[in-house]
Amino acid sequence: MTLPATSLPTALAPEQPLLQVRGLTKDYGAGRGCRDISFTLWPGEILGIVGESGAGKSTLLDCLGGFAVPDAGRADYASRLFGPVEIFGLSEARRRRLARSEWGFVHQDARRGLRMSVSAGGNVGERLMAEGERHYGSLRARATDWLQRLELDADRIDDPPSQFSGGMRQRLQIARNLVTEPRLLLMDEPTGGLDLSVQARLLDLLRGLVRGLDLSAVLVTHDLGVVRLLCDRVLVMEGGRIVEEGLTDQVLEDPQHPHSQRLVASILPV
Ligand SMILES: Nc1ncnc2c1ncn2[C@@H]1O[C@H](COP(=O)(O)OP(=O)(O)OP(=O)(O)O)[C@@H](O)[C@H]1O
Repeated sequence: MTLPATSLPTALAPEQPLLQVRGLTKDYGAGRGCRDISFTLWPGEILGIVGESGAGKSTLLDCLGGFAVPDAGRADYASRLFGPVEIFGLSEARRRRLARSEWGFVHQDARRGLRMSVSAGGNVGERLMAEGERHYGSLRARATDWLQRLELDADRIDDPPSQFSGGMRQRLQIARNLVTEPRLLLMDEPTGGLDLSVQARLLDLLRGLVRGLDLSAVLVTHDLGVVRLLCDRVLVMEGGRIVEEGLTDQVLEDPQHPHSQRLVASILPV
């Protein structure tokens, strides 16, 4: 049953978690996947997940995004539409509804998050249409607005993303995700594979947008520079488990676990 709009809770109190993950495990055998992951995400917070290749970062994010089914654990989410829900136990219909309205998922490879043969405007407008918007003028105006917010030329609104550069595709994927003003954004290496100058501009844009929209995000990356720029808190993973967690400055300045120390020493200049 869908709650009537008037009874929908709109904002969360800052002390009320947006997402609480407990004991999340995805076992691919031979020690691969992720194990016993627990963390809390607070409203307005950007949480970074870092670790070397194979640490289990994407597995964790894929479970939260509905791309992989966990073997154990739960994730309690404070939904705007449905109130408190446990996301792994949701019906497919409710999960889809949340995925296109309250959640966003930004893939490293923008082609996974876009429809490559549909126009840029169509890619952005699609989520609005799925939410019931039918007015062509309004769809086009909102798509134009979001293209511009992501510094994409509004004149390219009718071009398909197959004609865009990598950086433009990534910005389009972000526009598509943000147009419904989601509450929770999951991002897997959003700047991976882009030129350094393109990365820097995209990170600046992302920082402004995430803060401006007051959404919460879980961001997977192996790049501690990205974490330093964007994340309030960070979890360090090794071998599928969390080995350290703390405020970003704390973990980057004074890492406690040997794995975090190696990671920081290998990436950041002293
Ligand atoms: N679908 C799958 N089937 C089998 N094993 C998998 C699958 N997906 C991931 N794994 C394994 O689980 C482990 C964690 O992989 P995952 O992709 O989550 O790591 P990661 O930290 O995101 O690494 P990277 O930074 O390289 O993407 C790896 O050993 C990987 O080979």
